[in-house]
Amino acid sequence: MQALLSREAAPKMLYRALNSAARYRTKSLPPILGLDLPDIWASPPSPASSFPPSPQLFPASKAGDEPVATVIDGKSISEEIRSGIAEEVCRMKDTIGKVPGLAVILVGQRKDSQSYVRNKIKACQEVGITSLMAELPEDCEEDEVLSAVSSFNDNPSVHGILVQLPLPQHMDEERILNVVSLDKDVDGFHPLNMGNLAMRGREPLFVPCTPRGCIELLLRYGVEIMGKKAVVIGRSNIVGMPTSLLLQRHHATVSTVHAFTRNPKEITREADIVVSAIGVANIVRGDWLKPGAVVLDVGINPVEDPSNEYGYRLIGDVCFEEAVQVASAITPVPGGVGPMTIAMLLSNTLDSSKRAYGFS
Ligand SMILES: Nc1nc2c(c(=O)[nH]1)N[C@@H](CN(C=O)c1ccc(C(=O)N[C@@H](CCC(=O)O)C(=O)O)cc1)CN2
Repeated sequence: MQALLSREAAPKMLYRALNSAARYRTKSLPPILGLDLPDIWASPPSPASSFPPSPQLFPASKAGDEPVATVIDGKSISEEIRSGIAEEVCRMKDTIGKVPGLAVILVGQRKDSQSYVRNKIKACQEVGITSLMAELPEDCEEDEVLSAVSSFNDNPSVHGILVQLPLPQHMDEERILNVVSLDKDVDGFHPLNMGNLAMRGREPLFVPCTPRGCIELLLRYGVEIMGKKAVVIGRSNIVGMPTSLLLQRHHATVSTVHAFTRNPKEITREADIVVSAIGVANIVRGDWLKPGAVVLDVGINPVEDPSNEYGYRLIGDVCFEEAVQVASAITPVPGGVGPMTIAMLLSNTLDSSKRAYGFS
C-alpha cells in the first residue's frame, strides 16, 4: 500500500477552509478537494529515457489461488464516518443547543428512490440530524416542487436540501436544481457549486455525495491518486462528470469513457484507477483491467435471482468474480461506494449547519 500524503508535507497555506472543515475526518487524510498545486512543467524527458511503469498500488498476489484484490469495505468505512458525525452533532447540541436539519423532496413513486430516501431519513435519525420531507405525486406541477424548495430555502432550521433524482420526465430538472439555495445545496448539484468544482483555484461549498465518497475511499485506503491514470466510465451529472473533476483536482490524468467511445476496453485497460458509473451490469470484464488497478464500482443493477427472497439481487457494472483476480483493490456491490453516498450527505449537512451557526 502506498504511503498517505502527509498534511504536514504540503504548504499549509494551500489548505483552504472547506478542506479542513470536517473535524471528524482522520487528521492525516489529504483534503477532499485535493491540493491546489501550480502546474510547473518539468523539461521533457530525453528520447532515450521513458517514464517508469506505475508501481502496484496493492500487493499483486497472495498465497495460493485466492483472489488477489483487497475488497474495499465501504459499509464499514461509512459506519465509521457516521459515528464521527453523530459525535459532532452531539457536541454541537451540547455547545450551542442546535442540530443540523436536512430537507428531502421526493416526487413520484419510484421504488428505488423511495428506498434511498427512506435510508437517508433513517441515517439522519441515527446521527441526530433533524429531517423534513416533502412527498409529491408523480403528476404534480413543477411549481409545487419549486415552492417546496423555496419554503425549505426560507426555513432557518434547514441546512441541507435535496431533490431526489431522477425527477419525472415532464419536469425541468435544471430549473428546479437552480432554485436550491447555494448554501443548502448538500447534493452539490447547483451549477455554481458544480462550476466551482470544475474551476482551478475555486472551491464549491459542497461536493456531490457519490464522487466525494469515491475519493474518500481512495484516500482512506491509501491509494495514491496524484500522477496516476484514471478512467471514469460514464459522464452523468450526478456521478461520472463530478468524479472526473475531483480526480483531476487530485492530479490524476483522467479519461472519460462513454457510450460513444470507440475502444472502451483498451482505454480502460491503461488505467491505474477505474471508476465505473453507467448502470450496465457486468460490462467491465476482467480483461478490461490492468493488473493491479484499483476499481470503484458505482453501478447498482438489479438482476433476477429466484433464490433471493425479493426475486432479484444487486450487482455492479464490473464483473466482480473476474475483476477480483486482476485488480489490486475493488469495491463490492452492494457494500462499496453506495453506503458512502449517504455518509457524505450527512457530512455535507453537518458542514452546512456548522457554517450557518459559525460553529467549528
Ligand atoms: N438527489 C440525489 N439523487 C440521487 C443521488 C444523489 O446523490 N442525490 N444518487 C443516486 C441514488 N442514491 C442516493 O440518492 C443512492 C444510491 C445507492 C445507495 C446505497 O446505499 N446503495 C447500497 C445498496 C442499497 C440497496 O440495497 O438498495 C449499496 O450499494 O451497498 C445510497 C444512495 C441517484 N439519485
